[in-house]
Amino acid sequence: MFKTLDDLDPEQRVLVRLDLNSPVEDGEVQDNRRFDRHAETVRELAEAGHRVVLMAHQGRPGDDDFVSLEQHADILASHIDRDVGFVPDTYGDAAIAAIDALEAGEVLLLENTRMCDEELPEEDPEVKADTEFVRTLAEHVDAYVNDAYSAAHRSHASLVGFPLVLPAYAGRVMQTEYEANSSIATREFDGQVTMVVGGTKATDVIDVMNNLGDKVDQFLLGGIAGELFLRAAGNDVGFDLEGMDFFDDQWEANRETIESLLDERGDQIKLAVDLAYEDETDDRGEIAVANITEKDRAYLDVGSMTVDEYDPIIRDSEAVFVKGALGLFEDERFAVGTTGVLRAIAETDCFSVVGGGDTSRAIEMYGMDEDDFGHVSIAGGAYIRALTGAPLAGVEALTQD
Ligand SMILES: Nc1ncnc2c1ncn2[C@@H]1O[C@H](COP(=O)(O)OP(=O)(O)O)[C@@H](O)[C@H]1O
Ligand SMILES: O=C(OP(=O)(O)O)[C@H](O)COP(=O)(O)O
Repeated sequence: MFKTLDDLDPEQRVLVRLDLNSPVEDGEVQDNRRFDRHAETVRELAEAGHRVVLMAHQGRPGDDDFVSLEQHADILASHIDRDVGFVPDTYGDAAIAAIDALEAGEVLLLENTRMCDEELPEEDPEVKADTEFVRTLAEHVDAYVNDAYSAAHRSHASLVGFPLVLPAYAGRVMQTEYEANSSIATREFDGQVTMVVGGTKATDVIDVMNNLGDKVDQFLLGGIAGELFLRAAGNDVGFDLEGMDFFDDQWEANRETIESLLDERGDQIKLAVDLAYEDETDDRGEIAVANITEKDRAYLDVGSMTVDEYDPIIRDSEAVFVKGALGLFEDERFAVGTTGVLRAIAETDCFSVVGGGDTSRAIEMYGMDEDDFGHVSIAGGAYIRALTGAPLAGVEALTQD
């Protein structure tokens, strides 16, 4: 496996890749859990007396959230209780001068890696390692640390190039995320393993079932994906109504796969028995799936009877993994399913991993304590790749000799 900070020689000049990619509202970068998590790695390195050079990206070129990292430096500083210098340059003379001037324990953040032309195109690590960006920075540091698990599915220069030319280590976030998110595939659990799957994308759910079907005892379904499974089981739900494009395209593309999964793994797959909708007075209404006879309404959550069915399954589990929300939890009326399963997990001492950029946000939004969960991932795309057995270029680059 990869080397960690425990293996790092003392007094190094360390180049560290973080993932500080954050929501930006009206030009203001929003503080979020990524800062809090990466602070642990940065603090540990600075306190150990290393010279710490940080790299990260923000947004994609052309998008509104493609902004400088200047604000990120201040937010990170507030999480580590020490200054974080910032230089508006990725690897030019100003960046090199700032790196060379660092004293032991000092922290410097370089400009958004995606402002460097060589960062972005997805290319092989060998190609990335041979860019001017990587070669130049590598000459001015002793070691490379990748802490950006949530960006590790990208084969970008700052993620896959440096491990080929510098001694490379996993930061604390990389280490924790990798271990927890891979555990469903790699660990043996004594008791029942349950996976809560929902969200908007049927292919995520299908890929997870195909990859982990032999490891998971029960899949508890909800969300848009769950409705498509209900449709495959012969119910009048999971259809696009006027102005919607959630369902029909996904249905065309995945119908056969969903039907055969229900055939082959029906015993493992639990579907909602009731669903929630917005009634005439804008309140939450619920209806049993068996009583739905018309395709006339949008369903925005699983119902309370479904939560009552899922709850004891979770409480009887040795390990529970969550991918995707069971409803439109951002609207409090339709958070019953998602918060119901999360509360059941929090109240038991099972091993648990909650992931998916959106789903894990529900924990904070509804005042639950992250410490009641085994691991709450800060990754979206990388988490689903871990669950579906897809490689992570950044992890592979870190693990090669
Ligand atoms: N029935 C539903 N109708 C509309 N949106 C839903 C429904 N169920 C779940 N969602 C939405 O799915 C989103 C999460 O989907 P997804 O991106 O697949 O998961 P994640 O972000 O957790 O990886 C949530 O923001 C939630 O609002
Ligand atoms: O936020 C990220 O991924 P996520 O949206 O899957 O959580 C990463 O920073 C990767 O960003 P990208 O999808 O622009 O490459």
